[in-house]
Amino acid sequence: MRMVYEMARRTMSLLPHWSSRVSSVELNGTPFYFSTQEKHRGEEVPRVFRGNDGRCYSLLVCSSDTIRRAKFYAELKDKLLTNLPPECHLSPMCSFLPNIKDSLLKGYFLKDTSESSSPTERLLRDLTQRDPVLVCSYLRGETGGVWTQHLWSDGDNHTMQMPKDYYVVPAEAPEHHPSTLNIINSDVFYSFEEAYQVLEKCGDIIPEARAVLELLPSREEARRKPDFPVIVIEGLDATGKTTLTESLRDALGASLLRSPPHCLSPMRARFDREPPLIRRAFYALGNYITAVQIGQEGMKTPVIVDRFWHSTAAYAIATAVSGPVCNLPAEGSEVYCWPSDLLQPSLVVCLTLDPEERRRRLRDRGQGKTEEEQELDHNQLFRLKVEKAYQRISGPACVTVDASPPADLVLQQVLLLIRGKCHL
Ligand SMILES: Nc1ncnc2c1ncn2[C@@H]1O[C@H](COP(=O)(O)OP(=O)(O)O)[C@@H](O)[C@H]1O
Ligand SMILES: Nc1ccn([C@H]2C[C@H](O)[C@@H](COP(=O)(O)OP(=O)(O)O)O2)c(=O)n1
Repeated sequence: MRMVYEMARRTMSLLPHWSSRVSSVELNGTPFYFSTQEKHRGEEVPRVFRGNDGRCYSLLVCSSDTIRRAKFYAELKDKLLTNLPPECHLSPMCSFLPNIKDSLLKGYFLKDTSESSSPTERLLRDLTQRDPVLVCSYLRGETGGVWTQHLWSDGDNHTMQMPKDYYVVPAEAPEHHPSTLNIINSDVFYSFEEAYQVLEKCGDIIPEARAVLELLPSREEARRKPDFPVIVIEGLDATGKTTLTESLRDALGASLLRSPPHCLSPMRARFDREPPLIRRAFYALGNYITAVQIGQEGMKTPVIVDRFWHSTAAYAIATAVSGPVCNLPAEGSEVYCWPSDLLQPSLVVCLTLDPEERRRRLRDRGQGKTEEEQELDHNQLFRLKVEKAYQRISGPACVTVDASPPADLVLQQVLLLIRGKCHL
């Protein structure tokens, strides 16, 4: 009974906006946009539905519980790939209110060309009964090749027409790419409190979350400005951050810190396996712990920091935004703003490196890489998005330094920047 109520509540909360929603299906990396309307005459059907496509379904993950939504979306693909007949083809899909923040629902579009619809429909019906997912099926009308969308109910073995069947019509690409709509407080957190709440809600399902919460400082401590300058070194893996930060420490008699701080190392691998909402909240909170350490060390000496909030925000944004670099939120977007309750460094230097030289250094170093760094290596687009996001972050903007010269020359150049900006 509770489940039926929950389904009804989820569905009803969508209905006022259902007909204003636009869906995007990504086929071979290219999005096709479509919406639905009650009346339709003579309009073309979108290409996604053309030809002998088989039976089509959409699955959208929706729950007001953000942790459940994030966890289930991460599980859904495996669940579908494991249980669907091999003739089923899955494509990433989303539904959104154009240019409206926080309106994105993510899921999959499913084409089934198997002979019998029964196994697939049985699985989808089970999902609607147990999991936070809305299923629609698409049917071709008898005349004119017009497609209708049917929103399923659960439990009654029928496709339910709720509130009516909708016709599928092509839609314009929105001004803001849908993957940018939910970044705030799902991928990037702009206050201690927002990130804290995510980990607090995870305490029951992830024991490591409780361990992180116990290490956290008070809100005020993370903003305290120290007497000495604070210099953050940023850049992709293998651009020379470790080499440079150690040389700067020696040259300036500075303290060297990093984010995430060492005390979070035992929990990091666990959070790297979690969906973005939880993973990014972990890294966000790491910055606040580092900020307190900066506040303490910075009363005695200058402080050099290996990665800080620029890394947290840039990697999160680049992962969240699908497609080409132009899909990133434009320069000046609030997405790039520095959290108001986090200490601002005196200078942020971002090391850049030609991709070929970076690959050479990674090879020479011969170390294992995180999955994300392997992805960076393979995925030029992702690397470009991280670098672009680095440049757009405001608060303390980052000064880009070419890291291809020998290490001692890079050191000299950064020392010049520090002396110019921080009067050391
Ligand atoms: N300026 C440089 N020129 C040539 N090699 C460098 C330079 N800086 C660092 N390296 C080498 O490149 C590799 C990656 O450097 P590292 O400092 O570990 O990068 P990061 O900390 O950014 O991952 C190391 O093997 C290091 O010795
Ligand atoms: N302050 C930080 C530091 C790292 N991160 C995230 C961003 C990426 O997912 C990884 C990159 O860290 P990684 O340990 O691979 O980088 P280095 O080896 O230190 O160059 O960690 C973060 O979100 N916030």
